[in-house]
Amino acid sequence: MADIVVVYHSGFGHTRKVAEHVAKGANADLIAISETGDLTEAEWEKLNAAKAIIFGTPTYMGNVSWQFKKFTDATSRIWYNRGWQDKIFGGFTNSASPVGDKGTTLAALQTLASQHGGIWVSLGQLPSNTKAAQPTDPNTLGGSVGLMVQSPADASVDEIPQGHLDTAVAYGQRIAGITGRFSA
Ligand SMILES: Cc1cc2nc3c(=O)[nH]c(=O)nc-3n(C[C@H](O)[C@H](O)[C@H](O)COP(=O)(O)O)c2cc1C
Repeated sequence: MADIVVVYHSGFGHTRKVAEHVAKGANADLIAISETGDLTEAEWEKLNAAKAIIFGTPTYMGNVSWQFKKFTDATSRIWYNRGWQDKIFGGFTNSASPVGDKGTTLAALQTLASQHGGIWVSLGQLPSNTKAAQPTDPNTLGGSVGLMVQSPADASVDEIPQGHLDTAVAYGQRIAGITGRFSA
């Protein structure tokens, strides 16, 4: 079983693609929150056993999807028993607009990790924000709290900018590296 688990919701597949890239970088297992906002008992056990948990959700109406919020509230039993205390956490969101209130979503993910007494891993990448920046460059959205990805409203799952997916892989690698240092 992997030390790191990416738990995410995706309504239409775009956030799933991002989750796959974060997981590739982190060598993590993936858990998809169902369309009813639920996990299986085995999936909960996998999260409980992980050294690091990475949260992922699309931004819907300026915040996490309702399925992700249902998952969030379902962690309250674990919160009460301090089951995730001192785990490492990260998070990402994907939405249609370059801004699109993704920052509010990332703040919600960071707050969830903090409620659990976790150690939050920031994005840790400089922005590509000069006139010469290209969609293939890393972190063109200039995130810092966590990973931000833009899937333009008319973009298929296969049209997410490559730079955003490369940024996702690098964030996964960063979380894996930090998890390794804490586990040594
Ligand atoms: C109900 C709903 C609300 C949305 N709200 C936002 C929003 O607040 N900001 C934004 O930039 N995009 C918004 N979008 C666009 C989605 O974030 C975007 O299509 C995203 O890629 C969907 O990810 P998914 O395919 O994993 O569900 C919204 C889409 C839906 C369906």
